Amino acid sequence: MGVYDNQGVIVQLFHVYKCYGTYNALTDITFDVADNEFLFISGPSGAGKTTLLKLLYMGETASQGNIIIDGLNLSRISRSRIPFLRRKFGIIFQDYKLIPTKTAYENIALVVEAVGTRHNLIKKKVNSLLRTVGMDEKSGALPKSLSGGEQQRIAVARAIAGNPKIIIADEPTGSLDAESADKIMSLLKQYHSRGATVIIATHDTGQIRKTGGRVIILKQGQLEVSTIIPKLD
Ligand SMILES: Nc1ncnc2c1ncn2[C@@H]1O[C@H](COP(=O)(O)OP(=O)(O)OP(=O)(O)O)[C@@H](O)[C@H]1O
Repeated sequence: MGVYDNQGVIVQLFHVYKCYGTYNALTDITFDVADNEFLFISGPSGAGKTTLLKLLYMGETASQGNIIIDGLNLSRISRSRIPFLRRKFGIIFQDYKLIPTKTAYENIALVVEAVGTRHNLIKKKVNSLLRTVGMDEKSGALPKSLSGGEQQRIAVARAIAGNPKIIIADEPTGSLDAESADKIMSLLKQYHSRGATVIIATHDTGQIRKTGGRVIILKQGQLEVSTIIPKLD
């Protein structure tokens, strides 16, 4: 089954390559992510950030190399264990990906139900998530009647609804104004302070500086730099 124990490390990549046909989207990527780290992945458009995130939750599979997530080696994982792997992740996208025909409440409830919450506790849990992201007054709204920042707050609530160990966010603030972006970052930091690992792909160097922490910079599919950015005072 390929279960590894490497204390304090939740994500490991060893010499990972990803090719789309003959195009090398990622070349020889090796790095670890510590349990409870707050990590940024940055780099120019086309550098491979989204591809890298997708490899972690098996949205794509690596062409070569090994990826170990919380002890599971993805190159040896059986199909039946993929849902188990995916439950470790909460995923947030730039374009929210809410179900358009379902209300804010229902979008979150779907995940709360899917993780096996007892029927009589579902409403309480969804309402608590709505309060956490400051959206309790809009619980009955459909996504199209919410602003981008509000939709993203629902997407954050949905991502954390299953208490995942790892949050992956792909340009979560890319289409938001500065105030909404700050709210989303503060929700991610709040969830991080509860013990989760947070991995964010972003171009937004302003947000990286405000938060500080480790940044991995990709360039043309290669890991150019892994560096610590001090938090702006
Ligand atoms: N499914 C695919 N098939 C073929 N090529 C792909 C596919 N997905 C991504 N690519 C290519 O791989 C490269 C990396 O794409 P990726 O989306 O990972 O970059 P990115 O750093 O996230 O870019 P952006 O910041 O613009 O979102 C790009 O050249 C892209 O065109």
